[in-house]
Amino acid sequence: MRKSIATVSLSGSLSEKLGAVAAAGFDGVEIFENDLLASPLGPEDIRKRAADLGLRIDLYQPFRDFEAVPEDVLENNLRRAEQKFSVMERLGADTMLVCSSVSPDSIDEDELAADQLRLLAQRAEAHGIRLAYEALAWGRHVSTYDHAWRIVELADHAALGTCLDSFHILSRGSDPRGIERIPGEKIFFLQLADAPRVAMDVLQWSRHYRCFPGQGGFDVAGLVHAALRAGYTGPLSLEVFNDVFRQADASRTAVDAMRSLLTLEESVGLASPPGRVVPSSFAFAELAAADTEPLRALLGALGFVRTGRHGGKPVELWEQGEARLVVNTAGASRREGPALTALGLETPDPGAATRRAESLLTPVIPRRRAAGDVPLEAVEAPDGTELFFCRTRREDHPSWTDDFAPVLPLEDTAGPEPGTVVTRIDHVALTQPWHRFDEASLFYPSVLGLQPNESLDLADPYGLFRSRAVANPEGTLRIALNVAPVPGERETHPQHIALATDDIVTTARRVRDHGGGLLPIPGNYYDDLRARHGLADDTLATLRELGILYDRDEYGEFHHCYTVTLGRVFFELVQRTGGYRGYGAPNATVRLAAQHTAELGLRPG
Ligand SMILES: O=C(O)c1ccc(O)c(O)c1
Ligand SMILES: [Mg+2]
Repeated sequence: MRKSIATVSLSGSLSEKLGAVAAAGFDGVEIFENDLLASPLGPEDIRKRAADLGLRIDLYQPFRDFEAVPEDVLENNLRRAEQKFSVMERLGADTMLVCSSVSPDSIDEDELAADQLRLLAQRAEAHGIRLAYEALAWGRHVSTYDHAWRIVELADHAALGTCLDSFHILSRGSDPRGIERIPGEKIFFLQLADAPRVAMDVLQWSRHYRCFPGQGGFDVAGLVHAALRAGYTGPLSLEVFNDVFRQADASRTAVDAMRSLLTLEESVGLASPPGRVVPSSFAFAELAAADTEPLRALLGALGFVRTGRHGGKPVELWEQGEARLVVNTAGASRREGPALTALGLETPDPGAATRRAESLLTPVIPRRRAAGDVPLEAVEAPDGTELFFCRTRREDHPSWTDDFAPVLPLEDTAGPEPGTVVTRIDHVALTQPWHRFDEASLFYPSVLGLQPNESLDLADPYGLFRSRAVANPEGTLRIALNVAPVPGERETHPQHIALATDDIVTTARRVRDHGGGLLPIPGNYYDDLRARHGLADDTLATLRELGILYDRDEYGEFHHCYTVTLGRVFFELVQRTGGYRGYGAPNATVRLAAQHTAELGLRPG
């Protein structure tokens, strides 16, 4: 279907918005009146710019506070409308959105609303213009789509139809199946937006927190399905009022928007991009480090053994069980210390995974590899992390590990005697730049087929941390997406790699005994834990000694502890028992505070 987006969804001038919309592949736009008013370009210039970019102006909006008013007000409202019609003729726009009145002048009388809208439709028709009447969720007398449709039906004019907006419908909890009873040709326009499920005033919710379908908690696809069943054939148009998108780069937002629509089309059976290729585990995590000594010491203490050195680059492979870490000293920042820069995702078909990512407008990373290297497919995640699609040591595919020549274990790190305690990478936590969080929470499900968890707000000593995990259905690949409280901190906020172990007490002791500092946890936490979970005294003493945190859900138990932070990364050790599904979220506040304390302790004074 045709794809459209409202200019209000993007930052910048109207001209910049049109450029971004066209570049992302949209067919049309809804021009928001404020964007036109603020533009130095006249309507004819805008019309030309849109035409040059191959964009149709699908809608002009909004016309407010028109219907169900006393005679004298009506006269003035019709005069206002005539002015809009003439602007629309100059723009070349043929559909105007009329939203339900919020004016105290309006009267709660459907007949009157229908009579006046019929009159407006007659005037519009004379200009070749159609009217799409939309119920605002906070409309004074008309606030539901079925009510707006009843009035349109009553008015019974060819130039008057309804506009459905998924936000207004789903925010009020209306049943979208009723849409199927509206004749498709009377649905003049379909606006799509998602939103996080929060309890707040609906107007504030709509004007500040809308997001693209797939980024919030609404069943937008179900609503689109109902509109299609009704016979709707117009554009799918995104209309998103969002404080973050208003500040973000318009081109980037437009691509995010297009990814949302492409995914939505797929989910309602309107398009079939290359199928999802869901990763099964982490092949590796890559750390960039200029000064490798502290990192090597920590990896040694964690039980990792250096097993390989890259043939052509200053890159080492460290392994333990199925956990693999790649340490890259090329181009790393000495000032910031080690950082997590790439993830290898074990995937059944790397080529197919790349094709899907590309079809959903994900940047594919050009191969910067030497001639003899094993080919590797990689794409860029919203936060800039490189994602490599891998087949590790399988018969059917070259393995990235073949680029590494075996080496003797380092003699200069006092690592523990070999013996696996870490079995695999349990999850990776990626701190997202604040303006990429929504994009990321759509990217991982739509491109990689990972399932999103609920979004959580966690208290940090200096703000709130938003966190949302995505995982494959088996729970063998998990990524926690966090957004740091302070925007400026995004460059420095640490990421972390969580390592799974079957015996966290032995592992933590070994780390500590080999000098790989563990994060100290305050005694108050353990006093509270005793009361909350009724753990035995000796168990509690062990947890306290090693700084191990504890959580429990309906499926099982979770023990976890943290290393100190090196540069921009730290490690977590986790032990899941009995199918525990979470990430220890109730402990996040204590962990974040402990990290702040540890950081202060390092500062002089
Ligand atoms: O917030 C508003 O006023 C507003 C205006 C036009 C729309 O289409 C809409 O959904 C909301
Ligand atoms: Mg709307």
